[in-house]
Amino acid sequence: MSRLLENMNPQQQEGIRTVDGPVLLLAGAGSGKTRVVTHRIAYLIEERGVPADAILAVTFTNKAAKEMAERVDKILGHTTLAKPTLATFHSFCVRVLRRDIEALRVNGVGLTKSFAIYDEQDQQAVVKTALKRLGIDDKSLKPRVALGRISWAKNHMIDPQEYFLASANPMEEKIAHIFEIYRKELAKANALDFDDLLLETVRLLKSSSEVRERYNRRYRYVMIDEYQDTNRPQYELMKLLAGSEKNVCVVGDEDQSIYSWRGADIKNILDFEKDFPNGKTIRLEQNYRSTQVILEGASTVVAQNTQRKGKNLWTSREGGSLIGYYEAPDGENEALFIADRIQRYLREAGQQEDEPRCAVLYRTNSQSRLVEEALRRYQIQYHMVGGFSFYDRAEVKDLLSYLKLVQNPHDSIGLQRVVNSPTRGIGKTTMETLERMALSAGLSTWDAMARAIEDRLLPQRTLNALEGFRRLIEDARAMLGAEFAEKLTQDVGADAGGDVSFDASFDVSEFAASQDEDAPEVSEPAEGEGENFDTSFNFAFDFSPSEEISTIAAENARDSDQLHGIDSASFNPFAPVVLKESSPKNKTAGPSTALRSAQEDSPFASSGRERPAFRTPGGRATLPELIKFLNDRSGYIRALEDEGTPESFSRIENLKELANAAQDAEERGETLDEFLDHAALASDADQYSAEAKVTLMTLHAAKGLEFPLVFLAGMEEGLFPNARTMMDPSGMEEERRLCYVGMTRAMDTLVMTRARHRRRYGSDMPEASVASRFLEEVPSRLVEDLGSPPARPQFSGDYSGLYATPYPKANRFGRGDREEGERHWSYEDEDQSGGHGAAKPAAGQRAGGRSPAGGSGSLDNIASFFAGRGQKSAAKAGRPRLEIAEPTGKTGLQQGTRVRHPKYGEGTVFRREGDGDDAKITVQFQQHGVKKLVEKFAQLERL
Ligand SMILES: Nc1ncnc2c1ncn2[C@@H]1O[C@H](COP(=O)(O)OP(=O)(O)OP(=O)(O)O)[C@@H](O)[C@H]1O
Repeated sequence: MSRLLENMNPQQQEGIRTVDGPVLLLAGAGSGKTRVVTHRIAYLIEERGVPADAILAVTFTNKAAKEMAERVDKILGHTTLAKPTLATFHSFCVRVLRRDIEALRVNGVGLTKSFAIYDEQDQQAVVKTALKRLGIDDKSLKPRVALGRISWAKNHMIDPQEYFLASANPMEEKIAHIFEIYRKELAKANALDFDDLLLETVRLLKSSSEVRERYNRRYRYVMIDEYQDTNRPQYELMKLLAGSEKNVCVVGDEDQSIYSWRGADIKNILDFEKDFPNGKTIRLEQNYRSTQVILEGASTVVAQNTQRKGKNLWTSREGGSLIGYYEAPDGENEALFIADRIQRYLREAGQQEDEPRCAVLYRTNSQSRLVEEALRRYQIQYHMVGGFSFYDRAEVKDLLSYLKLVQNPHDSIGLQRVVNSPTRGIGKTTMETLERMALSAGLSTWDAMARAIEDRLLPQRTLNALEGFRRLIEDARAMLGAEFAEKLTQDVGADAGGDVSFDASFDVSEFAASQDEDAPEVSEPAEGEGENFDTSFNFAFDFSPSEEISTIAAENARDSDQLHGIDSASFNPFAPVVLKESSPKNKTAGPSTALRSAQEDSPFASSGRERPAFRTPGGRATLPELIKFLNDRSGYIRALEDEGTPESFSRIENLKELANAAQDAEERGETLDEFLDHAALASDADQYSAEAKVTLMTLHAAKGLEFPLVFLAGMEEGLFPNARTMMDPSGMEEERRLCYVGMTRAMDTLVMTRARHRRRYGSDMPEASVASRFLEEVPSRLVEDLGSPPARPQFSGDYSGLYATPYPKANRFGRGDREEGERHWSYEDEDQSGGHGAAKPAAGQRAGGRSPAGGSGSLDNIASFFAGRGQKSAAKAGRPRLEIAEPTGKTGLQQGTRVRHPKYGEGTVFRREGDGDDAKITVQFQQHGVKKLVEKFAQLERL
């Protein structure tokens, strides 16, 4: 038997060995599909002699692709030189299009290989332009909504015209118009959005048999992971890539299909047998990850769905600890409970010298805030996946926009973003004029700008500013081309009237004079320096072109290093550095200590030694050099330095980090295109780090991962399942699958939590919540209470209408009308028959499915079970209440304390009544007068 089949169960072996013809690997959660896919690739290479580069495996995230590549490499013992292609759909499509998109050009019209990739922000900017052009108020139609519809249409392969024909109301018609403008604008900008990457690849492979056949010849074995989450274009792509040999293996689990909102169609997996009548379906049903308790809990939940093929997942990990449940009075307490448990877990794992790993999973990103705060209070380090990514930061996006313009100057959105960032006197009016010109002449903004300059259509000051910007981009473009030397010589010739020995530095003074008032100041020569002290080229010598360039480059580099206080010894332009004095000081005080030391420290300055990292004279610039050039010549870093705030310094650090990323890319031999593609395709899920002990992420991001301990937080109706899906049965099924994905991430311990009251968007005060129906669907015998505090009695009193409903009228199932105090069952109640105290099983026994009064749910569920236990049993059994540190920042606000309320603003505490959870405080707000608040919920910040 092949070594690759060892330690595999018979189904896994079959999955690995069955390599010819279409195969569906229907793999339940934790059943080893990643293991099978990696071994299958190795099997093809080692046992079947298939060249590695004839294999294509498409995964869901870049991270998964990378990990798979590493695993395959490890299995094969790093013996193959050629590698299989392991990519996401999007990155694969980008590669295809960068190579072959021009095959779609007709009569010189169509996109070129240097197309830009538009992210969501860019897309929104285009939609806003379209709204403006159509005179639609962006309040009556939100750009995000329009974009959502456009994306929906694209994912269903509907074009603007079809959309228009199918539109049923004026709003849809408007969207069709927006869609058409959007499409044209992207075409003019030589840009594609994420959906286009797939669509254009499909179009390319369909329309060019030459290209398609080339890919079919190249990839003889194709594997598609997470097949349940493929959308229509991805499905078509799979079919096109499968070619006539159809050696295609799709891997997936219909119970983990969670991306319908991105157009994923669960039918793709459900209909596999119809699509490929000769295909073979192999089921992987042994789960190696979770304990029996967890697996059974999760399977019972997902069994409520109708849209599924059904699997009998089993595990040999019998028993296991019960699924924990904690019902917190509010979101803050829930978060503190989680932090408390994590602290305990980390401590215990430390004692046993285990490598602890746990995750807190939630439905939406915003839920992370409370958990983060709690973890900080407990001083527990955590890693958060999602949220604000590095590539979303304004300064990083700005610099990327500069780079995108270097790649493709027709990228109008990128141009608009940075044309006046930093301020260079190109105002809104100028841009509007250019936009109008571009629109009427059918030009990109870049071309409109060129025409305005050529025909001198704008005031001189503006033209100078535009010319400066254009030259910046052109010089940067030239740096990447072999014609760099040529361009410099030309420029020098042009600027200096053909006399290269003349100081032909880029004329900053003229440029500066042309600025609007808000334009940045340009550094004057530092006293005693005697030379231009700007970041422009400085040609003061008569050199042969190659020497000239290296000297220019070196001079330029040195000057700018000095200017930015960067120690250039190693000439890694963005290696971690300590920022020295800022430029304003340099300007007035002559060469500062920082400058002098930079000069003295620099081996280049002292020894005249060539800077090793700068390109061979006249050669192509490296990526970090390009970034450095743009940072300097654009004045971006200087503007941030001049700002001189901690925030601006942290932005500079981010720009350096981007240059570090560019350095890494350079070392991997990546081009500018590849570097930008990488930045564009980075996704939330890629941020996951297997080394982190505590990870916070959404349920969506957790797909494919596993952790010994998992918390599912916020198990409440409206939150999870999400309110948007309440009226939509298929949406509800998807939420349930998401719950299944979350539960099956747990290996040993699963804890589900909810808050009885939660603050919701748009309301000042926490609102009562209803337990998630998914809690009800977990058999109660599999659940144990982890010390949920009893529900608080209803309080009375006028708290200025701070609660819409002070305490819930509806019971926790959301279907009754009892007061909170009445709706709990006790153990005694459980043994009674009839009424709302219907018989309830003791923990560990299965009940016969009785319904609580006024409720439609089964009693055999967590929520009803703990509804009964919460108050009495905890008190009776003397269960210790969880010791959770009180949130310090929000207690003990005494008379006279200055506070800030998120809505009412600043004020002074006037009176405090009561203590603990029930403390009420009266605050005199500067703007809103006297308010009486429940301290615990008031979110008051001490000033
Ligand atoms: N034959 C096996 N013997 C022992 N352990 C196995 C075997 N197959 C898989 N495993 C282990 O089971 C766990 C789950 O495997 P894997 O991550 O490949 O599952 P998966 O099907 O991709 O899961 P999911 O779809 O839920 O993300 C891993 O820890 C893996 O090492």
